[in-house]
Amino acid sequence: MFIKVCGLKTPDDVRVATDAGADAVGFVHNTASVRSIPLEQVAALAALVPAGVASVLVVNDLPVADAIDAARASGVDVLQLHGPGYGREHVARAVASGLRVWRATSLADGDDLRVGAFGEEALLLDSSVPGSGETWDLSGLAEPPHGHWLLAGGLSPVNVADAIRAVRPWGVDVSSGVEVTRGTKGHDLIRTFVAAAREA
Ligand SMILES: O=C(O)c1ccccc1N[C@@H]1O[C@H](COP(=O)(O)O)[C@@H](O)[C@H]1O
Repeated sequence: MFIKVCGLKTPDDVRVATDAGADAVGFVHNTASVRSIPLEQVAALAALVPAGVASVLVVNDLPVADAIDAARASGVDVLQLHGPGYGREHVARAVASGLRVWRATSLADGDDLRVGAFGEEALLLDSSVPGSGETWDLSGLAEPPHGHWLLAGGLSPVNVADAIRAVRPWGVDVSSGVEVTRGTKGHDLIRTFVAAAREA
């Protein structure tokens, strides 16, 4: 199981998540989110990520040219694109720039759920309000995608194992569910989440 912990803001967050065994860590930039951090901070944190763990820049409807520039400038491994503003041509443009790109969508968006449909490396299936901690009805997923897709949306140490068993994703992604207060990661929660996802 591939595990991503998102919305990290401090060097300790990065150390705890990677020591716990996360396969990817995410940094939110240029959104209204409480987790949004400046690009310089993303770059400093991305530099702390050990080899073998993917650093991911998460943006929400930032113009795609700016998103590409931000990913390059911060030195992350992956660009994660959220928001209805990113259609096929935007994703394709980011991919053509040479970046590794993950496309985020939700069932409510009615998008193509085939991994790689727009050229992306992985698909992230989230609730309709990213970063909200809201769960969504997994039974609405008539046929889970195939290949590299991550389940997100309201996952937590308590529900992640059941969610994995329900739809058998390639990976899981968490943010709100490992926070002690909104926007502040709980380090024991991160450890517990990673262990629960690994064991599922
Ligand atoms: O975390 C945010 O604040 C955020 C803001 C804008 C776009 C995406 C965001 N986070 C992504 O949301 C999902 C799941 O979050 P949660 O666990 O439900 O809080 C995850 O993919 C984050 O990468």
